[in-house]
Amino acid sequence: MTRAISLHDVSKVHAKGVRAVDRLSLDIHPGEFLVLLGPSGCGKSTVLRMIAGLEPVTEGEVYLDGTYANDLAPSERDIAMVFQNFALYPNMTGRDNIGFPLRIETPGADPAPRVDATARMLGIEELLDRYPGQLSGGERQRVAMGRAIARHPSAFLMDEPLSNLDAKLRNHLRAEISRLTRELGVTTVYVTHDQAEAMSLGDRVAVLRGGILQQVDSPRAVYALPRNVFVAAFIGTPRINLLRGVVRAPLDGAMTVSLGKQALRLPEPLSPDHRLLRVQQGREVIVGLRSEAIRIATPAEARPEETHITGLVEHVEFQGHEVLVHFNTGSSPALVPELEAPRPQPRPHRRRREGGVLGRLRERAGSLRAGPVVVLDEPTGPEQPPAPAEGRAPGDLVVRTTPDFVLRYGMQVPLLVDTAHLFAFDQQGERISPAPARLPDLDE
Ligand SMILES: Nc1ncnc2c1ncn2[C@@H]1O[C@H](COP(=O)(O)OP(=O)(O)OP(=O)(O)O)[C@@H](O)[C@H]1O
Repeated sequence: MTRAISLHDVSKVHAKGVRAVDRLSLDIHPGEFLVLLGPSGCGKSTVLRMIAGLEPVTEGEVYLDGTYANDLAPSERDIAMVFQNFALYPNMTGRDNIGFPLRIETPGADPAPRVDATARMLGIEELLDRYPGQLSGGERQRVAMGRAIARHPSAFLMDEPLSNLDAKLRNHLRAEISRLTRELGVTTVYVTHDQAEAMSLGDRVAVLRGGILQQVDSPRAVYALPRNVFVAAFIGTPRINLLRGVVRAPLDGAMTVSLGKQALRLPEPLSPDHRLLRVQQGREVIVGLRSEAIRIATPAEARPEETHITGLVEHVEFQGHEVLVHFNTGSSPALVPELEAPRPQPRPHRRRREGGVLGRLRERAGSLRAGPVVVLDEPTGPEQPPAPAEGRAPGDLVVRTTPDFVLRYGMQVPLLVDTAHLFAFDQQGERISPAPARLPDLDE
């Protein structure tokens, strides 16, 4: 029996008022593989531990198959947990580690048949008589998985089970976990900070930031329609390009999004999504462009939905099958505070308290755990050319291309931007365009 797990407005407040999880509501369907994704400290493990009953819920309710479960002991929940550090008993063989919970659950029953069946399923028969100290990391995690599976629980909770393994093994075990959980059809909640892992495993991905659920959706939807700039920036490699723009919508001319020294001209007739931007006339927005929305080509090669800009090559990352080119287009990047590398010290002339809305937003960004997704960096006027921050990639626009382009530092290159794949977010970081569901045609 696999189970439904529901969280209703669940919060966890630790001693000294640390709010690790804030009013989280989530319905996990029976048999679903749900991934909790977010940066370190966003409350993922706390959510898992509350579902397992290892951590009391401060506010809100947990339901298992519709039954109120806040007060159930972990052993009454019929849920198995797999931890990052494997948590095997060092003085027990693989066989005993897998069989131990079975002995506890059903004293007197012989666990051997279930242990053997599980070992066959995982292909770990030859590991059963070894102690954890005699196993590699990947083998230990397989035994730990075996221990969870052998119990035939109604749900699995996995807390970064692959993060202690090297990349190759991680990929291998990821596929194995996916196969096993699908075969068993058991509800699984899987915690990770690795977006690639989340995207490849999850039926749905729940993105957390500062204890607050940002979005829960299929991997395809969180990538294609991120609710806000945080989700857009957290999902996808290379990171989405986020640039500060200003919408210009003159009554008698083409609508553009000004990006500092250049502008993106929105093709006419305007698409329904671009029409939504008209009301932002004169306002600052955050433009999101994934690297695949930009290509190196001349204006003459532009398709109807493409618009032309140029970029100065600042850095070329050769990756074998592809090349990531970092361009300087003279625009200012917008920042997602939690996702940036450490920032450089402010330059002396910026030390004074920053005034205005921008300054206040930035200050709040530094102190807020989960307010609006504040993304604005200081404006960089012509007298302040954008300087790459320490730890951040140079340039303001990363474009993915094939290795056959030979590009060198300092080259000025024509770029075509696919405006059909342009995201726009408001100053709080909420997505404005594309609209969540297509709105009625505004001209109709
Ligand atoms: N016992 C505690 N007392 C006070 N604060 C705590 C306690 N346990 C966790 N926290 C805080 O709660 C927040 C969420 O922690 P949690 O371990 O759930 O995050 P996480 O997203 O799983 O992080 P990671 O990926 O680093 O494991 C963090 O800010 C953490 O410091």
